[in-house]
Amino acid sequence: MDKFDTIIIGAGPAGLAAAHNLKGNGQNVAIVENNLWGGTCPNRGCDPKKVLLSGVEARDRVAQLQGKGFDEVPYVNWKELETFKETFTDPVSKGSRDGIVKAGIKAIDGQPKFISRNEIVVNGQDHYQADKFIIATGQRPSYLNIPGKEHLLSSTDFLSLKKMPEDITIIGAGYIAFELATIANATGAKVHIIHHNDHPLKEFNKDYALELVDQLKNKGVDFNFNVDTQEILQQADGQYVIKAADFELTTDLIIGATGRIANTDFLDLEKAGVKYTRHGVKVNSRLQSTNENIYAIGDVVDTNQPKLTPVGGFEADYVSDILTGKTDVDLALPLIPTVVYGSPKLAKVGVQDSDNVIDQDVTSWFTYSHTNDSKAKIRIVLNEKSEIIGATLLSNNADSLINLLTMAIKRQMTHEDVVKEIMAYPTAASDLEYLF
Ligand SMILES: Cc1cc2nc3c(=O)[nH]c(=O)nc-3n(C[C@H](O)[C@H](O)[C@H](O)COP(=O)(O)OP(=O)(O)OC[C@H]3O[C@@H](n4cnc5c(N)ncnc54)[C@H](O)[C@@H]3O)c2cc1C
Ligand SMILES: NC(=O)c1ccc[n+]([C@@H]2O[C@H](COP(=O)([O-])OP(=O)(O)OC[C@H]3O[C@@H](n4cnc5c(N)ncnc54)[C@H](O)[C@@H]3O)[C@@H](O)[C@H]2O)c1
Repeated sequence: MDKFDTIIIGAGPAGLAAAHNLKGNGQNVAIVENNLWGGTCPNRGCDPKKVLLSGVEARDRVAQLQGKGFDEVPYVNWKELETFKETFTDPVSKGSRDGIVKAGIKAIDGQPKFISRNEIVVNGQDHYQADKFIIATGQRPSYLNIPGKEHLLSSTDFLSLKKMPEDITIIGAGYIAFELATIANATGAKVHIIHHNDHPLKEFNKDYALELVDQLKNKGVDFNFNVDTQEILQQADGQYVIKAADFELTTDLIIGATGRIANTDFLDLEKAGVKYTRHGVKVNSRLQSTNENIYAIGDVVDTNQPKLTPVGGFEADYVSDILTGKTDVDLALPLIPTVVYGSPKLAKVGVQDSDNVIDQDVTSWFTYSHTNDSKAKIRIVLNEKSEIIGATLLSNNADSLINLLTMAIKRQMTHEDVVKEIMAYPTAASDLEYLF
């Protein structure tokens, strides 16, 4: 039987980062993966979505300038865009696994199960022991438990659609719903969103979330709030009927985007003394599970932190430092900016409310008017010392500006500090000094 210092289960961004870190610090490391190496983000998450969105952004940019130098709104060729996307996704799994092998880390393919507190068996036959384990198995889509749930497709299915249907419905109104709706809408589909309450993107400022709803409505997306889906039926012609109280909708394809569930099952964690819920592995402030030799990182951890790629990477670095004796303090995550990659984009970071808030519609400012953007809004939250402590942004460049504001918050910058900086002009960053 092979024995290792550390075995990592799950080769997504979090697991791979931990494996490379630990190996780089002289450990004897193995990593087990039961599906595509590289995990959700580069295979069926952030990266393929961003490639598809690049087509949307290009199209929208031209659409905004119709009659201002451009005559026609370009048609997005879904098949070609998908093929372009595959040039990014296809090499990921082999490339990630090859990188592991090249680094001298043992790559194990298959389904691991714990058989004791320090031993796993993979595919029911190969036994491996380790002093420490790191669980990094991520999450998968969770589906509504309703009659007809077998007709629901996931974000993974959407990102690989061979053909964009004429009419598509997304159930849910979180990150995934808005991003996929933006892509489908720009590629010519009639898009419906069905949401069980009237608060989409609930972690965001409600006015800003509803402004994004209005922007998508203006582009033709149909929002149905306070509709609690009860049943899905398939008709003889192949179309689906979505049913709720006093509600019925016929559509070509349905995506379930009502959240994700942790991949804690299939591992026989009970045999290792690791407690978990449907939200993930229970951990202490050092990401240690109820078995002190087993840690958990990334999306599979049961915490309230946003489940995002850079968070998993940060946790991988932290646990690697713990396991190599470089730190023994509790995990302290820095500020975490998040972005909904819509058109426009919605971003937030830090504290969302105080007595001192600047909230401006900046659509008419040069930065946004020279590209004829449909809406741009900035909301900056300040503390009693006028230091920036949070922000919400809605604009086409919200993703870049939110990172700059994250640095400003970290440096406890005030308006006066911002004015003292020279930023490249004219940009969203150089606008900041005029905001206060
Ligand atoms: C559509 C979509 C878009 C997203 N967009 C963004 C974005 O723009 N920005 C962002 O920061 N985040 C985004 N995310 C979230 C991001 O993908 C995750 O936060 C990130 O991938 C988490 O990394 P991880 O390593 O914890 O888990 P994962 O990437 O999920 O990797 C876990 C790995 O473990 C493997 N595994 C699971 N069970 C087992 C098992 N029993 N045995 C062995 N291996 C197993 C899986 O196959 C997988 O390879 C998006 C997610 C989705 C679904
Ligand atoms: N840009 C990004 O960073 C990005 C993009 C996509 C996904 N992600 C990650 O993936 C996670 C999962 O995304 P998600 O959109 O599936 O989850 P989410 O938690 O963001 O949204 C789920 C939505 O489904 C709704 N919902 C729940 N039950 C419902 C029902 N019965 N009917 C209708 N709606 C219902 C919820 O109210 C919520 O709005 C995110 O939380 C995030 O961590 C991040």
